Amino acid sequence: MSATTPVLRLRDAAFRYPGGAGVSDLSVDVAPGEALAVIGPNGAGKSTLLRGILGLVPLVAGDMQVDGRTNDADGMIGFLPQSAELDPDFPISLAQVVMQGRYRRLGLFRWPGRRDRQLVREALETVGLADRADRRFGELSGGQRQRGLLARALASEPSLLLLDEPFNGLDQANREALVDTLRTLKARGVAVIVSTHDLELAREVCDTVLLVNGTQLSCGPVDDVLTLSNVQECFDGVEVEIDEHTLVVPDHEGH
Ligand SMILES: Nc1ncnc2c1ncn2[C@@H]1O[C@H](COP(=O)(O)OP(=O)(O)OP(=O)(O)O)[C@@H](O)[C@H]1O
Repeated sequence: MSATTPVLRLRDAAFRYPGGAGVSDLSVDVAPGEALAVIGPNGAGKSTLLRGILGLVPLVAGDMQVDGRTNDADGMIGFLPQSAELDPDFPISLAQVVMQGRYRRLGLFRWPGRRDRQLVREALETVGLADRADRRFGELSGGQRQRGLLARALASEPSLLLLDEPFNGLDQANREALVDTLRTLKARGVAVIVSTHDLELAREVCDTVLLVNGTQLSCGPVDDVLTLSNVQECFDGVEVEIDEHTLVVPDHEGH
């Protein structure tokens, strides 16, 4: 991959569920080491976009390339889903959860080796949980479990990391830990796409912003896109406040 090839390129792309719901007119580039915030109201299609990039929702129009390729993206993309999908009572250690991130790299009939264990340790260090590797996953706090799942995504050595509303329900300490981790990953050249309602976060961590509401409304550098009028248009009907340099979308529907 040349230095100028985006990790993700969408051109006039649309992702749709069989029932017809989805998100369309997406034209986006995300370069290595760059972070894109996907912002929009409930039901805008943010999760659909992330699931579409993962190949879980069909691309029904336009083009998508991951690392310059239109297929075989498997293994290059790490995903942090919106809510922890693991049963907290399942008797599995944090290190074992993170090792799951290595399995799709291992292929059939190969057991984890020294390098896999090293990558698991590094991923736990990156998210600040190295001292809890042997703890039962279910005994960790919600924020720590989420960081553990992020470590699992990192252990797969993704070039593109997708995070679906990762800041929901995090306290300040876990929030700061996650911001630090995302900055570290960017510095290592990982491309990051994060769906969020948190405009402050978008300013803190992201280089570019995609505003969506069923269709792409605008996409570009944070300061160009996160203007009061753009955000008001996107959150159509939701009151948006402006507090000095920070735009605030008040809590709405479950967030
Ligand atoms: N599995 C599914 N099958 C069919 N339609 C779906 C499915 N999941 C979501 N949708 C529909 O797709 C549209 C976009 O939903 P999506 O979950 O992508 O929104 P979102 O922006 O992530 O919202 P939120 O902020 O509430 O998480 C909605 O109309 C939703 O009802």
